[in-house]
Amino acid sequence: MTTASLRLALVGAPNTGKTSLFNRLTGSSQKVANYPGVTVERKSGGFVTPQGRNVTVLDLPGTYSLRGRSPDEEITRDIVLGRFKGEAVPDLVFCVADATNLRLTLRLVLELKRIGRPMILVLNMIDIARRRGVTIDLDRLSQELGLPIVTSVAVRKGGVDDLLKRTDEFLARSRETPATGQWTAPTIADLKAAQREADRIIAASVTLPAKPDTLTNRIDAVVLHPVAGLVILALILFVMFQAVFTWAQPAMELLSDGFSALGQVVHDVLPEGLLQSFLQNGVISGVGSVIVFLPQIIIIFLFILLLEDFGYMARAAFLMDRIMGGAGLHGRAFIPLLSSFACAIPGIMATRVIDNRRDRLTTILIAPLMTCSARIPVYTLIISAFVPAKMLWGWVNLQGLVMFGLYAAGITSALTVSAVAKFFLWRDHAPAPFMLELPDYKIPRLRSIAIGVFTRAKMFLYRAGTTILSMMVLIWFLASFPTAPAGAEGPAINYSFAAMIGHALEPLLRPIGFNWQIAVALIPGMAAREVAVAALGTVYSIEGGKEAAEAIGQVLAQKWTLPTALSLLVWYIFAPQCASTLAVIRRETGSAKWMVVTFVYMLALAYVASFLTFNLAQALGLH
Ligand SMILES: Nc1nc2c(ncn2[C@@H]2O[C@H](COP(=O)(O)OP(=O)(O)OP(=O)(O)O)[C@@H](O)[C@H]2O)c(=O)[nH]1
Ligand SMILES: [Mg+2]
Repeated sequence: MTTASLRLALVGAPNTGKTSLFNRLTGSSQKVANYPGVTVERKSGGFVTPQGRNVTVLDLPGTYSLRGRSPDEEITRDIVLGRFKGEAVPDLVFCVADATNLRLTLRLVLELKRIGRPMILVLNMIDIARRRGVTIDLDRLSQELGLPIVTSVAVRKGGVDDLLKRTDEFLARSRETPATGQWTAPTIADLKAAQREADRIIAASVTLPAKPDTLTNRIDAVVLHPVAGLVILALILFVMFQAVFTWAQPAMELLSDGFSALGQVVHDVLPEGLLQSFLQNGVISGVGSVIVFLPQIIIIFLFILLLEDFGYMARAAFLMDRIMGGAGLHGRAFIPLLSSFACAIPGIMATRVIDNRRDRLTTILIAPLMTCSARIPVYTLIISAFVPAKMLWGWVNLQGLVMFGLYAAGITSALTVSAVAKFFLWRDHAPAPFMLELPDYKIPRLRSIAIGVFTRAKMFLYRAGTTILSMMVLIWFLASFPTAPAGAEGPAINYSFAAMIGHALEPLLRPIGFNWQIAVALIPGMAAREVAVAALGTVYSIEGGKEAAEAIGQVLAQKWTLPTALSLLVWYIFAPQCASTLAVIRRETGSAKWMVVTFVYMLALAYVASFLTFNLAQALGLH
């Protein structure tokens, strides 16, 4: 047994199960989904083999070749070649292949062999291959390639035991570390030759079933239909937002009542004073007002994760390609934009799969316009306060419909901005043709969905407990000090720092219908959008004094006019209210310029759109 950790790299074509294998080996829960291009950065973890060897394992972005066409593929190439800064060349490579689709991986195997690192070919998803009746002559394949081969089922408990055993045997046998061969980027002719060789090897060692599996084709005939397909996509999204409102309601009410009760207990138990106000108005009402949205977050992610694991998302990308192409977007922009529904940060990172820099930049610029989950609390709060919970035609939840509209507005404006950017910045540039492998449909795995939902819920609660809590402490402080002078009239908050800041900003925001309380909520809202909800909760509950035990929604319904509420909704579609997103844009584009461009254009859009909304609503006599 050696003490130095063995360095193992997981390499393979996209969507072959590398991350599933990584999670199985190390017990991590990195994101897994049934479409190519999920992993876009290097992740490391560790495990110990049955014989007690320490292994450091790297999960890498999938790639079809070592040419390194896009930023994610470059990472994989550099790690394998030992060129990645601060990362030693791997001692062992697991080349992970999808056993039902060996063609593309075998070509990569041939490329990898030229580098000369010790390598094991892992035939993953052997469960599906067996079920379909694909037979692989492992001895023959191993002989042809000159490599040890092990089968695995990365998503099943015990599915990698054999792999672990064989790894130990392999390591016991191979002592010397072979020198890394010289590597030159393969030409197209090299790749073609490698593909011919791969096809020859497959013909010699793989037997396909007499009756191929046609389920995927049968579903695709409907789902990819140019008209029916789009209708189905719209329907899925529509049902999702209906569910967000109708299913989440009971759980949200329960949570909301729970936090009110808790606040009341604190109020009754503690003597009146600073501590009581801090706990009740700062901590419980602030953080509680955000946590209430947990059920909605869970439902949205449940839908997204189910669709991802089923294999539908790549189809949605395919369907949207025409529409996106019209707006000057590359087809590969779809998945990054879709990830931005969760949060723009992973979305912007996922643009690494786009090889052309201009296409990638356009996608990064518009990703923050997609409705991220941090907007859900803000939208829901305002919708619940101002849109009646009515059913239209007996079956459409009006609040869900408005939410759907807000998402649609985000998407439409993203497409418009992209079209405008293309027109002004790079008119001469046509996006490259879009190629995306459509994965076979898979029954979603309950375990991985559960882990996915749990991870998201944990992240949401973690944010509530850290960023949001600390912002709430700050806001409570600003709203409570300085205290009102003796004999002062009106609520004490009017004399606080918060009121001073709010009043200073008010003239700027009055034209778009915002009062000083909203101004106070917007600035800390830069730390995380949900903070705005919590901040409004705290500001109004401090202002309201003892009797402000009412839910924040009811308070808003009394204090704001409808034009103000609409204007704030519109503001949140566009405003660059997230400092972390701006930081990631800077990191991924490598310059502050694009960060500033994003901030300025979003702010301008937000202001103009809110101004128009507010004034139009007033002109229409809404109140
Ligand atoms: N049935 C079955 N499904 C698997 C197996 N391994 C992975 N999957 C599924 O295959 C899909 C892709 O898995 P990932 O682990 O995300 O693949 P990846 O190679 O990391 O993909 P990229 O990061 O995009 O390159 C997921 O839906 C997994 O649940 C397996 O052995 N059997
Ligand atoms: Mg992966």
